[in-house]
Amino acid sequence: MTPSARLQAAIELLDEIIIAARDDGASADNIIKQFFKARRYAGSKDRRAVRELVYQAIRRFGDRPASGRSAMVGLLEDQPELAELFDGSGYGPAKLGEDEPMAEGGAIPHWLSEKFAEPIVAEEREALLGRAALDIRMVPAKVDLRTLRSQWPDVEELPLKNAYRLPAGTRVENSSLHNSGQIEIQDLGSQTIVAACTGHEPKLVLDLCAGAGGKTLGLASELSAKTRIIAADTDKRRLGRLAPRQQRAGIENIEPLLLDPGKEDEALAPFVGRCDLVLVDAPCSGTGTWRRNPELRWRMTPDRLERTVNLQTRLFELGSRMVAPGGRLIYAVCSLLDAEGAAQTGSFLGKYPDWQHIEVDLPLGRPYRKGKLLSPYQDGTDGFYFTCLEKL
Ligand SMILES: C[S@@+](CC[C@H](N)C(=O)[O-])C[C@H]1O[C@@H](n2cnc3c(N)ncnc32)[C@H](O)[C@@H]1O
Repeated sequence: MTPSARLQAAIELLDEIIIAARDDGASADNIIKQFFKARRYAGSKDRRAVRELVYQAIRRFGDRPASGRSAMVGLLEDQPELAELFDGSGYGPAKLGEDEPMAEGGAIPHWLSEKFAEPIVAEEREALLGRAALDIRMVPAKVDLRTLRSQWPDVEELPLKNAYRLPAGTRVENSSLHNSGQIEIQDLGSQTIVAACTGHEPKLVLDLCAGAGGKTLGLASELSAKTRIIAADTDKRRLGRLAPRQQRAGIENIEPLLLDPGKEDEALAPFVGRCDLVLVDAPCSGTGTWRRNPELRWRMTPDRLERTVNLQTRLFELGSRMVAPGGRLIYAVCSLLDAEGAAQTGSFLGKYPDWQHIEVDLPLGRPYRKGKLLSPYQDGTDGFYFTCLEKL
């Protein structure tokens, strides 16, 4: 492909990605995959170059651009050399006109900029779109640091027990250590949330939004093998991915529980008031994961955010009903928006005086309004808000 044809391909892809983001359709990665499946003539260098252009545009603009072409025209401000590729050649984009519509604005969606937690100031926001690290969790019962080092000499120790960082691009997923459950890929932030759950010795644990079990597995490897851990979620496909991971890790004390959305109470009835620990790792806007999913900025709208916040409030309360007196509730979101984090805790504690906030002692995170914040800038993690509450 010529450089102009690559640019045109990026424009067409962005058009599709913009529509999918608006309509809650396929992810950018999937759209790119499908696009090249149908264009076998594109070589690996073409694919890399087109993908790079697409992601430069996605990272550059926080607000969803009107079209792929306007996104690329907007990119000219940072990369004026791209202008000559608008050459009107056979496979290239049409020549630039006088008043070309052009995507504008910064990397943070304008409607979200007032909604961040107070400490998330300018440099913090910039770091939200930096490059994410590759973190792993070591399973100490199965492997030690010496073995990790023999496989990856550059492995870096992180300030949390069993957490390590590998150079970006390290092939972890197909490694024998990964395949045999000796390590799991998990962001340091997620590992910190798990650490926040392990201060006492619970006998019955409910992970209410377990997904594919990233944090559930972390909990199981930290807690006694006698702890009964219920991994609940409404998403059958995600929850289904837990079993093979659990098997690989040789963990037997996790029980999956599929919930019916809106009727979660039914399946959870046996656990009301009985759990020593409930983790509510709630669905959220994902503002803390923009480093990995910058396209989430094009998907979130005020309406969608409001629906998400309402669901979080409901899950916070649902989770709390499962906790036994003296038990703990950890509420977490991978978001740095107040409405999803501190404000949820504030209104919960305002409504339920039989709960109190507990400070957890952790090597990462800064205290923030009855909870803690983790951020890419300060902690080198994905962005999270979490809180630990105790039922009196
Ligand atoms: C942030 S993700 C959880 C990630 C997971 N804990 C991990 O560590 O990999 C939020 C999860 O909440 C689930 N969820 C959404 N609505 C739910 C509901 N009503 N009840 C329980 N889980 C729900 C989603 O399916 C999703 O898996």
